[in-house]
Amino acid sequence: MSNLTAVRVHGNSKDSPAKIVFTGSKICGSGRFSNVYSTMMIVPEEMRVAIKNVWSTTEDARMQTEDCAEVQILSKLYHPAIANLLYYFTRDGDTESQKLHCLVLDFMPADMAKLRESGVKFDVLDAKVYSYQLFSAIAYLSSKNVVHMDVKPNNIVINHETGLLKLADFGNARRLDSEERRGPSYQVTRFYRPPELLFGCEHFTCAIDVWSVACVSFEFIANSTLFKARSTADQISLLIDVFGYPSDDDIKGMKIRRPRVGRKKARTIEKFTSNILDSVMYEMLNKTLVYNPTKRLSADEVLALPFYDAVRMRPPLKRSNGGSVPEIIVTYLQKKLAERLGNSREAH
Ligand SMILES: Nc1ncnc2c1ncn2[C@@H]1O[C@H](COP(=O)(O)OP(=O)(O)OP(=O)(O)O)[C@@H](O)[C@H]1O
Repeated sequence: MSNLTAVRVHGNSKDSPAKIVFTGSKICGSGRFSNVYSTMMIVPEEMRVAIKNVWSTTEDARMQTEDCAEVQILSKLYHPAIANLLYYFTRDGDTESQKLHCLVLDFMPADMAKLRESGVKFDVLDAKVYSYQLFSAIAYLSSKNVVHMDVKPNNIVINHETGLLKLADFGNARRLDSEERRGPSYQVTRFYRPPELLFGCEHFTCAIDVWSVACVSFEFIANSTLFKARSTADQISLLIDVFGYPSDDDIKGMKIRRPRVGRKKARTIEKFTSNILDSVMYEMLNKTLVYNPTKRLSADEVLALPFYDAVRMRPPLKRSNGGSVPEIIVTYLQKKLAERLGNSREAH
């Protein structure tokens, strides 16, 4: 049993650090600078949580946990489709100078990559339910001017029994102070990296997450990776093969120099994927997988597409495991509707 002192996030800002007690812990994932454990928190509240232990590097050995970029970003966010930060605390690491920054997060039993590796195949309804939650997570992020920058199957945690999903790993996330911001263009794991970043754009917007979520949505539907190339150059060739050479308008919208690659006629996403999907799915992909970020649908607009009609059905449809489409989605829709009605009332 571990007995520590932690800061509660989203509580009263004057809350002083409180006693936090966990019992039993099992590693459930790891990254370059972290280990993630599943554990039972018993004080101050009883719930299963994930603890992400991020070890400090020599350069940031003196940094306080509250100043870590991931803690800074997550403490201002709260959404049902996000692995929310609940508490944080600091622990000693293996060496005297090393510290562990510990993030207590909402827990989910598996990530999408592990589910796929274990042989789980998502049916069309589940694919829509998961894709919907991902788009609602990034719609929320964009309303907060935050871009996740690394949407990929390992960073999507799921409870496949309930059909609930949460976007995790905000280690690369950024706040866009003005509408756009300079940054290195090699961010976002290659298969899910949008064209503007592949072509070297340094002024990106929240539209980059839309591209990544569209790629992951295809993966939920088709159970295979959409754009899978071995290098950045191959990834670019693949996109040119599917979408053709970008037009002058696209180049302007992506804020890039004219790419020095061979010109090709677009093969179309339908031909590239051997026409395996139905028309509403292609409509979603064709409106999100667009070179020009200013012409890509926003996450909020994607949520209104007919592709998600099945997710909006009342009473909620039954999933193949006998459970219903999660109520949380319906709640989110009602909230959105109330917001829209509120806005239109203000406008009149
Ligand atoms: N909230 C959570 N609930 C359950 N499992 C989680 C949770 N957060 C992370 N994991 C698991 O831990 C793994 C690593 O977590 P995360 O991606 O946050 O670490 P990271 O150090 O930032 O990784 P990377 O070096 O790949 O960026 C995830 O792939 C996932 O399997």
